[in-house]
Amino acid sequence: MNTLASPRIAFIGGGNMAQALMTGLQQRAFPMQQITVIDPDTGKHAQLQSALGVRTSQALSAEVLDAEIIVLAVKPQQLKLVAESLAPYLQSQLIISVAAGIRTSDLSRWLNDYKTLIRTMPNTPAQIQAGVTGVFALPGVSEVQRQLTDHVLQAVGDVVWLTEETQLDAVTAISGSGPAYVFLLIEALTDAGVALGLDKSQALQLSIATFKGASLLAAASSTPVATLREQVTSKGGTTEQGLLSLNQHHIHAIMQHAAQQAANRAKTLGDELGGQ
Ligand SMILES: NC(=O)C1=CN([C@@H]2O[C@H](COP(=O)(O)OP(=O)(O)OC[C@H]3O[C@@H](n4cnc5c(N)ncnc54)[C@H](O)[C@@H]3O)[C@@H](O)[C@H]2O)C=CC1
Ligand SMILES: O=C(O)[C@@H]1CCC=N1
Repeated sequence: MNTLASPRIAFIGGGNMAQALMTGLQQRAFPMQQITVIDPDTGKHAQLQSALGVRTSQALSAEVLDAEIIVLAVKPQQLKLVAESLAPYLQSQLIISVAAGIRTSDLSRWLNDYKTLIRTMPNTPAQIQAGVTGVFALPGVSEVQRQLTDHVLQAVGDVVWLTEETQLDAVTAISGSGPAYVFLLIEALTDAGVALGLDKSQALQLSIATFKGASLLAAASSTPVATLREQVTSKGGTTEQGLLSLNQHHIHAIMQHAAQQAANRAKTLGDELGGQ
C-alpha cells in the first residue's frame, strides 16, 4: 500500500468535522478501511461503519493508533484529556489537530512534549470536496509528512499553508466559521423572498442557486469580485437600490465585527483552555 496515497488514519472524535473530512475522502475513493474512528459515543459506531466503511473503536489502544496520521477532532474543551491519554502511544505518528483556538505549544505539552504536530482549521464543505483548510506545521514535521498532509487535505478542497500560527485564529473566523455565516445569509435571503410573496421552497431554491452561481463565477473568473458586482449593478436599476440598503446598514462593518468576534473567541479559547 502506498502510504502517501492512502495512509492509515486514526480519527479521535467522530463528530461533525471528522465526518465531513471522511465523507470527502470517501467520495475521492480513499480506501476507507484504512481509517479508524475512536469515539466513546458507541451510538455513532454503526452509522460510521455502514455509511463510511471505517473501523470504529470505543477507546485508545496501540492497535488503533498504529497509523501514519492521528487526527484530533474532539471539542477544544476535551483536547487536554484526550492528548494526555494519547501521549503514551506516540512513536512517530503525525498528529493533526482540527481544534479551534488550541495552540501547538499547549497541545505539545499535553502530549508530553511531542513535536510531530500540525494544527489545522478545516471547514464542513470538505464533505463535498469544496472545503478549505488553513495549516500550520511545527518545525519537527518532516517534508514527507507535510506532503502527506497536503495530499490528504487537497483531496477534500483547497489547502492554505501558514507561516504564523496566530493566522489560524483569523482562518477560523473567516473560513472555519464562515459556512455558518453563508447559511445564515441564505436563510435571510430566503425569508426576504417569502416576504415578497414567493413560496418558501422557491425562495430557498433561488437563494441557494444565487449563492452557488455567484461563488462559482467568482472562483472561475479572473475578473475582480468588485467588477463582477458592478456588472450586476445597472445605473438606475434594481441592484443599486439593494446595495444602497446593504451599505446604509454597514454590511462591511457587520462582517468585520462578526469575524473579529469569532477570532477573539478563538484566542480566548486558547488562553482559557491552554492555561490548564
Ligand atoms: N464543526 C465545524 O464546522 C468545525 C469544527 N472544528 C473543530 O473540530 C472539533 C470537533 O468539532 P465537531 O466535530 O463540530 O464536534 P462534535 O461534537 O460534532 O464531535 C466531537 C466528537 O468527539 C467525541 N468525543 C468526546 N470525547 C471524546 C474522547 N475522549 N475521545 C474520543 N472522542 C470523543 C464526541 O462523542 C463527538 O462525536 C472541534 O475542536 C472544533 O473546533 C474545526 C473546523 C470546523
Ligand atoms: O464554532 C466552532 O468553534 C468551530 C470552529 C470553526 C467552526 N466551528
